[in-house]
Amino acid sequence: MKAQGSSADESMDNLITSTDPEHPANHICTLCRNFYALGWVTGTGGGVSIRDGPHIFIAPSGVQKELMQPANMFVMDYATRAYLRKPPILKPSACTPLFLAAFDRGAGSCIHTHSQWAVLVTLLVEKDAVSQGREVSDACFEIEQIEQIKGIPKGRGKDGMLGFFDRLTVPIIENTAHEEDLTQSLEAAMERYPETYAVLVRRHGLYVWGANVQKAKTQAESLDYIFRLAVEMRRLDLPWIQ
Ligand SMILES: CSC[C@@H](O)[C@@H](O)C(=O)COP(=O)(O)O
Ligand SMILES: [Zn+2]
Repeated sequence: MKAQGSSADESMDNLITSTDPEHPANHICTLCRNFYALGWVTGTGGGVSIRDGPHIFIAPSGVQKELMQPANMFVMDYATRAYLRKPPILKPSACTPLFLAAFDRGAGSCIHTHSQWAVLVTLLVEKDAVSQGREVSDACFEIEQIEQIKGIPKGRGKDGMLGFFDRLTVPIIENTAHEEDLTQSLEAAMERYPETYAVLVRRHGLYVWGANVQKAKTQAESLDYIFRLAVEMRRLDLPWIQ
C-alpha cells in the first residue's frame, strides 16, 4: 500500500515517525503483517488499535491491513476524541468505536480478528443452542482443562491468570450489518461479563483487548489456539466441558 499522509497533515507526521519498532505506528503495521499470515486480517477485515498515553493509533478502513505503512495511521486524542492526524483520502477503521469501548475499560490495545477458528466456534455454539432449544443470543463459548487457558487473565480487576481447572467463558454477541453497530452489544457484553477480556461476534470474529499490546496479542494467540483446538475436539466428538 502506498504511504499517504504527507501534505495536509505534515505538521502531525511527528506523531507517526519513529525508528522504534515498538512505536504504535510501526507496531500496528508489523502486527497486521503477522496477523495476515495467521488468517486473522485477510481481505481487509480485522485490525488492531493501540493506546499510547493520550493518543490512540487507528488503522484506515477497507485497506489491505498487511500492506499498511506508518504514514497511513490515524491518531486520535483520547480525551477529546478529535483526530490529531488524518491521512488524506482514507477513513478511520469502522472498528474505532469498538476499540474505544475497550480503551474506556482500561485497555492499552484491542485486536479484532476474522479468524476462521473464532467464526467456527460461534457456529458450533449456535448449533448447540438451537439443538437444545436455548436462546442463541444468550450463548457463550466455554471450555476447561486445557493448558492454554493459563494464557488468559483471571479477569479485569483481578491479578494472575486462569488456572488449568478454571472454566474459560467467552461471551458471543450477534453480528450486525455494519461494524460500528456492534458497539452497543459489545459494551453490554463487557458489562454483563465484567471479567472478560474478549468477546466473540457470531459468524464474524473476535475482539480481544489487554492492558498493553503484548497482553492483547498473547491473549489473541491463546484464544485462537483454544478455538482451533475446540473445533478439532468437536470433530473428534470430544467434550469442551469435563
Ligand atoms: C471484509 S470487510 C470487514 C469489515 O466490514 C469489518 O468487519 C472489519 O473487521 C474491518 O473494518 P475496517 O473498517 O476495514 O477496519
Ligand atoms: Zn470485522
